[in-house]
Amino acid sequence: MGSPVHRVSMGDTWSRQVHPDIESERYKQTFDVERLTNILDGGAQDTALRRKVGCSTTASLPYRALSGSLGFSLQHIFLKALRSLGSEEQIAKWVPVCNKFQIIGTYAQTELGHGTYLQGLETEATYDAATQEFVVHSPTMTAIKWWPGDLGRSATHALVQAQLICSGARQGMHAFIVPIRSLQDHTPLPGITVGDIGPKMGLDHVDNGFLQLDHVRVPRENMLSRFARVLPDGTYIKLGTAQSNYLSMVVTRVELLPGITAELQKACVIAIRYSIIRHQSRLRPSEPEAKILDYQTQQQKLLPQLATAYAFHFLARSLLEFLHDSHDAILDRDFSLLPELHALSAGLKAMVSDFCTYGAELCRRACGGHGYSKLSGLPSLVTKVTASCTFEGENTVLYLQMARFLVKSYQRTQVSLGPTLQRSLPQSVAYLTAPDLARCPAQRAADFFHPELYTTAWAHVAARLTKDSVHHIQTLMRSGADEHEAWNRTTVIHLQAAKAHCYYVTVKSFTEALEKLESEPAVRQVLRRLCDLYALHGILTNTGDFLHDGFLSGAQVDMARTAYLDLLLLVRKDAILLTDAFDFTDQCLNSALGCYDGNVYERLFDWAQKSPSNTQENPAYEKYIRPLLQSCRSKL
Ligand SMILES: CCCCCCCCCCCCC/C=C/C(=O)SCCNC(=O)CCNC(=O)[C@H](O)C(C)(C)COP(=O)(O)OP(=O)(O)OC[C@H]1O[C@@H](n2cnc3c(N)ncnc32)[C@H](O)[C@@H]1OP(=O)(O)O
Ligand SMILES: Cc1cc2nc3c(=O)[nH]c(=O)nc-3n(C[C@H](O)[C@H](O)[C@H](O)COP(=O)(O)OP(=O)(O)OC[C@H]3O[C@@H](n4cnc5c(N)ncnc54)[C@H](O)[C@@H]3O)c2cc1C
Repeated sequence: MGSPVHRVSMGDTWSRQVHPDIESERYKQTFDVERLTNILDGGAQDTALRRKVGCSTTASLPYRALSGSLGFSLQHIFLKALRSLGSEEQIAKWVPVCNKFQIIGTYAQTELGHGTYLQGLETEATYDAATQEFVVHSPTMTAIKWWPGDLGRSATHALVQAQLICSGARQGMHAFIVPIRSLQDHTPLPGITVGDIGPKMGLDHVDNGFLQLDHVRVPRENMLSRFARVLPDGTYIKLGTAQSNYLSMVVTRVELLPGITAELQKACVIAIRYSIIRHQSRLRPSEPEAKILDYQTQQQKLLPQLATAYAFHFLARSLLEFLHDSHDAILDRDFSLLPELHALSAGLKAMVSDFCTYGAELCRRACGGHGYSKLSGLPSLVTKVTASCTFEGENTVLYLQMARFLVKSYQRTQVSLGPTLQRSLPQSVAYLTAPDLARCPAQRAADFFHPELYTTAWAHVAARLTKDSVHHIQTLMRSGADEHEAWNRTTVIHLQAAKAHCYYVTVKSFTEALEKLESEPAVRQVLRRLCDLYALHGILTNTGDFLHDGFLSGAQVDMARTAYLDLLLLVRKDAILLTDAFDFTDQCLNSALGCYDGNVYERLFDWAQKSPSNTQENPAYEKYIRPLLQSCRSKL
C-alpha cells in the first residue's frame, strides 16, 4: 500500500494500475517505508505537516522550517543576510515587509570582474557626513553587479555588498540595502541601470540580472550594522571581525544542502524506478529479458548514488544542527565556533554539490536514450544541480577554505601536544590528535561491515593527507619558497586532504544518525547497509589513498570489494522501497520514467504526442520540405 500521497491518478486506464514489475518490488517489504519517511522528516507529525504544506520531499522540510513560506529563493537569501548582518532595529524594519512581499529582495555581491575574491569587489559605498548618506557607486564596468538572482526583472531592493569608505579609509566589504525599482510602477530608480544577464545553462526560471549604480544615495541606516557601525559624523565602529560580513554566505551554504541533496534523491528515484521497468538483454539465454537493475554494473552505477543521497540527508541535518547551535552565539559576537562552521559549510557545500552533480548525471546516463529525453526530467535536473557547484562559492575555492582550516588545526598539534590541546581542537578535526592506527585490523570481508573500522580508515587517510600537505609546504619553504608560493604549489594536495576530510565527516554523521535509531531495528538495518555501501564505495574509488602508506593491504582491498559487491545485492532488494521513502510526488519528479506507478512507456508515448512539435502545424513544411520535395521530383 503506497503512502497517501501516492494515490495514482484516475486518468487513463494505464495510469490506474501500478505496473506489476514495480508492484512486485514493493510487495516484499523488509521495513516500514512510512516509518523511514517519518525519520527523514524528523517525525510523523513533520511528515503530516510537510504533506499538508505541499513540500515535495523530505528534504524540503528543513528548508521550509528555515525559510517559512518563502522557499529557497533570493528573497530567502536577502532575508537570511538581513538576519545575520542587520541590527535588531533593521531586522524589525525590513523583515516584515519582506515576509509580506511588500518588497522583493536580492543578494547583490558578485560583480562582472569578481565573484570569488571578495577583497577585490569594486562597488563603493562612500559615507557623506553632510547628508548622513552613503553614495553607492559602480566606479568601473567590471564593478557592475552580475548574477544576482531575481535581479533581472523582479527585485525592488538589493542587499549590495560594497567596499565601505569612511573616516578617509577603505573599511572592507559591508552590506547596504539599496532600493532599485519603484514600488509604484517597478521602473528603475534614478542612478540605477538594471536588467537580465541573458540565457544560462539552466535555472531558466530565475532572472539573474545586472545592476550598475551611478552615485545612488541611501540613508546611513541602510548599512547593515550588526558587526560594524558608522556614526553620524562618519566615525567607523568595528564590532566584529574582518569576515563578519561573510556570515550570510556561511548560513546560505549550510541551508542549500537539503535542496542540493534533493536533486540527487530525485535522480535516484527516477533512475531506479526506470531500472525496474526497463527490460533489456538476457542474464541467461533461456530466461526472459532482465530488469536492468539486475545487472551488477547497473547496481554499481545507481546504488552508491542512493547511499550518497541518504548520507547527505543526515549530513545536512547534522550541519544544520551545528549552525543552529552556533548561530546565536555568533550573532552575539562570540566567534569561537565560526572558523569550524565556515570550514564545514565551505567544504561540505563543495562536496555535496560536486557529488550530487556527478551522481545526477550518472543516473541520467544509466537511463540510456530515454535519459537524454527531457520527458525523463533528468536533463533539467542535471543542469540545475550543476549550478550549485558554482553559486554560493566556487567549489575549488571552498575546498581550499576547508584545507586552510585543516592545516591550521594540524599546525596547532605540532606546537603543543597534551590533553588540553585534545580538548581544544574543534570536534570535527579531533582525529588529528587521536592515536593513529598504522594498519587496518580487518581480517575478513565481514570486518568491513563495522562503522568504526571504516570511519577510522577515513580518519587515517584525512590525517595523513593533511600532514602531507603541511610537510610539503614546509619542504618548499625550506627550499626558499615564500609562504604564498609554497601554499599555491601545495593546493593539489590540499584539495585531496579537504575531500578526504569531508568524506570522513559524512561517514561519521551517517553512523551517528544510525546510533539514534535503536528503536527502529528494521529501518536501522537497511540504513546501515547504505552507510556501509557509502563508506566502502568511497574506499574502493580512492584505494590509492588507503594503500599509499600500507594502511590497507591489497588483500584487504579485495576483502572490501567482496563486502561491497555483496552489499549491492542486498541493497538492490530494497531499492524501490528506499526511493519511495523520499516521498516525492509524481508532480515534483516531473518524469515519465520515474512515476510511482511505473507506467513508463505509456507516459512517454502520451507525453510525446502532447509535446508542442506534435500539436502545432509543421513550420518547416511549407517553407522548406515541400519546395525541396517538389524540386527533387521535378528532376526525376
Ligand atoms: C541545486 C539547486 C538546489 C536548490 C534550488 C534553489 C535554486 C534557486 C536558488 C539559487 C540560490 C543561489 C544564490 C547564489 C548566491 C551567491 O552565489 S552569493 C555570492 C557567493 N559568493 C561567494 O561565496 C564568494 C566566495 N569567496 C569567499 O567567500 C572569500 O573570498 C574567500 C574565498 C573565502 C576568501 O576570503 P578572504 O577574506 O578574501 O581571504 P582568506 O585569506 O581566504 O580568509 C581570511 C580569513 O577569513 C576566514 N573566512 C573566509 N571566509 C569566511 C566566512 N565566510 N566566514 C568566516 N570566516 C571566513 C578564513 O577562514 C581566514 O581565516 P584564518 O584562516 O583564521 O585567517
Ligand atoms: C546560477 C548562479 C546563480 C548565482 N546567483 C548569485 C546571486 O544571487 N548573488 C551573487 O552575488 N552571486 C551569484 N552568483 C555568482 C557566484 O556566486 C559566482 O559565480 C561564484 O562565487 C564564483 O565566482 P566567479 O564567477 O568569480 O568564479 P571564479 O572565481 O572566476 O572561478 C573561475 C576559476 O578560477 C578558480 N579560482 C578562483 N580563485 C581561485 C583561488 N584563489 N585559488 C584557486 N583557484 C581559484 C576557480 O576555482 C575556477 O576554476 C551566481 C552564479 C550562478 C552560476
